[in-house]
Amino acid sequence: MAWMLILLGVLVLAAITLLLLRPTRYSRSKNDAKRIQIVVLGDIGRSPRMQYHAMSLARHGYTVDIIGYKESDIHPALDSDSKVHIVPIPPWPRKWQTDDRKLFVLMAPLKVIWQTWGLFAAMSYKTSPSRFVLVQNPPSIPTLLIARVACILRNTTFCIDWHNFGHSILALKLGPSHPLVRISHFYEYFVTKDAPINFTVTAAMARVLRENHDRTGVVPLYDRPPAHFQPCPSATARSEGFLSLATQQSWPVDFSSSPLSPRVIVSSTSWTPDEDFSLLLTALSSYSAAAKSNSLPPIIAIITGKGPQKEYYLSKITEMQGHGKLTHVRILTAWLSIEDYARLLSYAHLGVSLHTSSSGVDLPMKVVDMFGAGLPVVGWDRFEAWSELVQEGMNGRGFGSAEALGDLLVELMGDEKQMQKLREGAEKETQRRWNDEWEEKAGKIFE
Ligand SMILES: Nc1nc2c(ncn2[C@@H]2O[C@H](COP(=O)(O)OP(=O)(O)O[C@H]3O[C@H](CO)[C@@H](O)[C@H](O)[C@@H]3O)[C@@H](O)[C@H]2O)c(=O)[nH]1
Repeated sequence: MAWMLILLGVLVLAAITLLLLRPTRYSRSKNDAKRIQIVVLGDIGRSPRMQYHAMSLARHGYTVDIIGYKESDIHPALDSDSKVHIVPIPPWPRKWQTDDRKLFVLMAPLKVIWQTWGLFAAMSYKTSPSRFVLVQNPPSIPTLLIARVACILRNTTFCIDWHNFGHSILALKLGPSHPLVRISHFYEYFVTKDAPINFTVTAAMARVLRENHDRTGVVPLYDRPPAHFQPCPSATARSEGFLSLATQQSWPVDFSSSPLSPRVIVSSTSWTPDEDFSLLLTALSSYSAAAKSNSLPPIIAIITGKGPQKEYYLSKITEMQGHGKLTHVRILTAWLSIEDYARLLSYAHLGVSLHTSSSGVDLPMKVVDMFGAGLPVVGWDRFEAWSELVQEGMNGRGFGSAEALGDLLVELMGDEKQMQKLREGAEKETQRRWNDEWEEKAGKIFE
């Protein structure tokens, strides 16, 4: 009898706690009507597409809460917009990060609990109720589940911005038939199955969701460059602009070994394992050898971005330099402000994309940035969606190996006419901007 009373007491206490902790709910009252949460379980400053969504939604009259990690600088237009609020998730404390495998096993579940609570608290308690939540996927775990639960509790419409598939990224690490990949595949589609609004970055991705997963409410919303990416009007302005940026950044850009003026190539990356930079390094080393004997211009290759594999590739570059493999090439790395990143793309001669696409149906956003700046590209083209972005020989060229990339560099750096044609093609891409695409595809949904 006594134990039944205790159990009843515990249940009543739990019910009261849950009731008291229940987050406020959205109702279509005047005040709640035009509010949205944008959620990314990553660095907001390095999530350009989610920032562009926020800008467009604010312009559309929404009050926007952006929930994510605040590590890099946010786009200045968002920082100064009173309708946009950054709601930071507390990062996993640096002092608890460890390389020790045993400690890691112990800390990993704690980290998931930390992340889960941080995200849930931001979505459910630190923000006012909103009509919509727009969640970036991937990362899928635990983001999608937490967002789904928060949406149920707060009466919010669950919308997903599909950049890629989380399970396909996991498969790169573990292999496609690994049980965890299968679980993640099931989880990703199960948790999102009722989402009434799904944006995708390609038509091919939309087709996968519709045909393989019976989704309705799927809208391909292409990445398009926002207005701060602009082409530079002339070759002289490009070369002067680059020299001034190089001076500002203290980049060593003089080449005493060659009488020809260098060509600038740019690649941007998050330094993740799906981009194999050894392809570019091998290609640059064969270019260096070819440039010596064929009097081709030297190359300054600037790789921008932050991410986990940067140190690994930096040591590879130093090693190659030590072996004299890069005499006609200089490789520099940088993390630039948003304005300087856009400037660099507008001054360069050629952009390089090494994005391999884990799902085959996502696209490299860096190519969109490059086109916004009127910069032609060469890119890894062995995946289905590539042709949704780049027209072969019109605004870019594709390759499928380090040798092919090396040959392409030799061909293009020695062919002004072809480079001019590709630049004209890339400049055409500057005409349709993010806001045009967003207004047409998303504007009517977020009325
Ligand atoms: N400010 C600044 N931003 C930089 C810099 N370097 C790179 N970036 C940012 O980092 C991005 C490149 O990062 P990636 O992670 O390599 O992106 P991605 O492969 O081009 O595309 C991602 O987004 C797509 C959809 O939007 C996805 O489809 C794709 O899978 C991937 O997640 C650039 O587009 C740019 O916004 C820099 O120096 N400064």
